[in-house]
Amino acid sequence: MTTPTPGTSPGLRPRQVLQLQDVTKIYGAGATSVAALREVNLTLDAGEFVAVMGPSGSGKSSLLALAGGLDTVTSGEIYVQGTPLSRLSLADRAALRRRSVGYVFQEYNLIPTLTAVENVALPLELDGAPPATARAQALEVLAEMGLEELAERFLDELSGGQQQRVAIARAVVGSRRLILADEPTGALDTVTGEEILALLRRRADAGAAVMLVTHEARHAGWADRVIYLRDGAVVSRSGEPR
Ligand SMILES: Nc1ncnc2c1ncn2[C@@H]1O[C@H](COP(=O)(O)OP(=O)(O)OP(=O)(O)O)[C@@H](O)[C@H]1O
Repeated sequence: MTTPTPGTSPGLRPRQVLQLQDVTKIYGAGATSVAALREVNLTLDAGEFVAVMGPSGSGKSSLLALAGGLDTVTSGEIYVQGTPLSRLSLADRAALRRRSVGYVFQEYNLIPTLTAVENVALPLELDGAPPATARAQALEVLAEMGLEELAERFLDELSGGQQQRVAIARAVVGSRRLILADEPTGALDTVTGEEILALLRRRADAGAAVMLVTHEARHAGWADRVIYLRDGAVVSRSGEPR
């Protein structure tokens, strides 16, 4: 048995990308406070695709926001690739997010004044990659998404489904190991929605850890495991143990 490196997850397995340890999130204080998550424990390995389901208000979006370092826990700890998020400065947390975490939101959050390839290359450039390298990597992932031909188009020249694929390309570009998707199929039609899920599945098969929030059982069918939340607690898990 090896001794864990100080500051890393105590039970870190080599393939472990995400670990939530007794995570509680309380919004507000006093009589109006809301417990969005209650002592949630969860691990996600490289190559795994987990779906998170549960009624409205059960804490799904909070779980994703915390896992992606967009918000901080009230108690407990979150480890991304062994790094405890609570011990990082704001700047280090932002850097870890850029390098390791791809986040697909319900709104695409793309920049309309940039082309598809510029949107996808942007996070790499923000992280200091030379523009030519960032562009080459962006083109590579756009090709993987079947969007090669549309790389030089501006966002408003693309359909909703194409824009969402660009958003996913931006989320997975570079060497990000954790992909977090919050209802990524939103208002897309069924066929386009299935394409998005197939893309996420392929990223998991290629070694990323993928966590998908969805209301649709059909979408959860693409996942290796399903976690159900109710009132901020994990009430059931399927597909375990691994
Ligand atoms: N910023 C916030 N301030 C206060 N309460 C919040 C905040 N964000 C979420 N909540 C509350 O936390 C609980 C969990 O919300 P969350 O958005 O995580 O649920 P959800 O399962 O994603 O819901 P939905 O499916 O409707 O998106 C809810 O009671 C919600 O009202």
